[in-house]
Amino acid sequence: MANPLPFFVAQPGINSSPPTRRSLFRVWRPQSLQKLFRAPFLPNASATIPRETMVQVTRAPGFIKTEALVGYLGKMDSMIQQQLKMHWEGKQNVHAYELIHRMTATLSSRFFLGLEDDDPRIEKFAKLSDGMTVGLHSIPINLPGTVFYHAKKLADSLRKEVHQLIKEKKAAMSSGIQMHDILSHMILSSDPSAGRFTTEREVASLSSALVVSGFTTPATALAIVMKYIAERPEIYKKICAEQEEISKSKKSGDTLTWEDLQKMKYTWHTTMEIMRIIPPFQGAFREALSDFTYEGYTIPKGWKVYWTVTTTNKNPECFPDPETFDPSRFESPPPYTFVPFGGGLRVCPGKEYTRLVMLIFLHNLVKKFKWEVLAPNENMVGTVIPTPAQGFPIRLQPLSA
Ligand code: HEM
Repeated sequence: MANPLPFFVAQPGINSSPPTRRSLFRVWRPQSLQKLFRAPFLPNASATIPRETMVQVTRAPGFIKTEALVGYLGKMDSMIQQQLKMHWEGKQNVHAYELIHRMTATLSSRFFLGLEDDDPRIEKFAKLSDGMTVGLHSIPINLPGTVFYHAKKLADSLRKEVHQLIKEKKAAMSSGIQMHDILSHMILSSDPSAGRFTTEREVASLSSALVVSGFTTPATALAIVMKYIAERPEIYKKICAEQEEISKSKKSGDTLTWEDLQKMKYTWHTTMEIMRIIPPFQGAFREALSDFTYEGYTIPKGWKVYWTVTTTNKNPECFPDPETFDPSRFESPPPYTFVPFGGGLRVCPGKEYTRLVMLIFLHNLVKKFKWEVLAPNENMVGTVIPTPAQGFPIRLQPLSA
């Protein structure tokens, strides 16, 4: 028998395997993430809880419905235009990551938490979530001085802040004020499958998860996409052409519609292809449901398996010549071959929201600017969601209207 591995990094294709292989894995959350937020935030799947129930009790995605996104789209477009006006226009050299992050934080705060754009809590949440992200894949040693300890403290502060916000919202709602953000929906919604209401603490934990994921990952993804496009003028031109067609079909002052987004095929395929080659999120954990052997290594039941996005996304059997940029690959990628957002039961619930943010931002950006990357060899730092080490400095070149 081959030596068991204490920690297993999935090889190419592991996520593209047929259901038999997938059924070996029990859905499992990263241990550190779980401890940072403690149960009930995304607890271990338990054999005693039927799957469907578990999905309802523990998952965030169900409530990010397409209707909610369609309803938010126009607002998102205006907010992005406003952000570009306030923080990008009239500037020449900027640290783009900081500006993108400010924008994604503002958008998420409005959509998920119902905060106004100038609410000082947005910056506080952003700082807490950034610090926490660093600890997501750290070794869970809870001693002062460790990355995990620090991240856990930040997670506690974030949850406390969100808890306070929940109390404020509850008070406002009980005095008859209508609220339409995701957090308010969570506060109001019950969990019939569990036969009980979701507790305030559970809502605070889930909302904290949305803050952490919604602020940072789309910002990293957009920075990567902007860099990639800036360095390849032929891609930039094609995106501009597609976006210009959409702009031409609209009256001045009109915001983007759901139909407009469906026309952004080249822009979205390009974005997906860039995320395939340079994924903004590195991977996640699963737990082996039974002993199995892979490539001569035995993975015992109960061990944690870390699957990586890059190895799956660059499997040459699914993506021939995997390092080559080819957005035409995305006419219909087979399931579980393209996994920047994960896959299966725990697929990222923010995927569709992210598509909106990225497309609307790119639409407005290429209408206004060309940009030049000032630090072409800049490193990405961090583990699970890396960020540009120097803040992605660029030179903006405004386009005449
Ligand atoms: C470019 C943007 C994003 C990328 C690349 C990304 C990627 C991922 C990946 C790879 C996973 C793990 C899936 C798995 O375990 O199979 C995940 C989970 C998750 N993401 Fe995202 N994400 C993004 C944006 C967002 C946004 C905007 C939100 C806010 C709603 C979000 C919320 C979550 C949550 C709550 C989970 C845990 C889901 C669960 O375990 O049930 N993500 N994401």
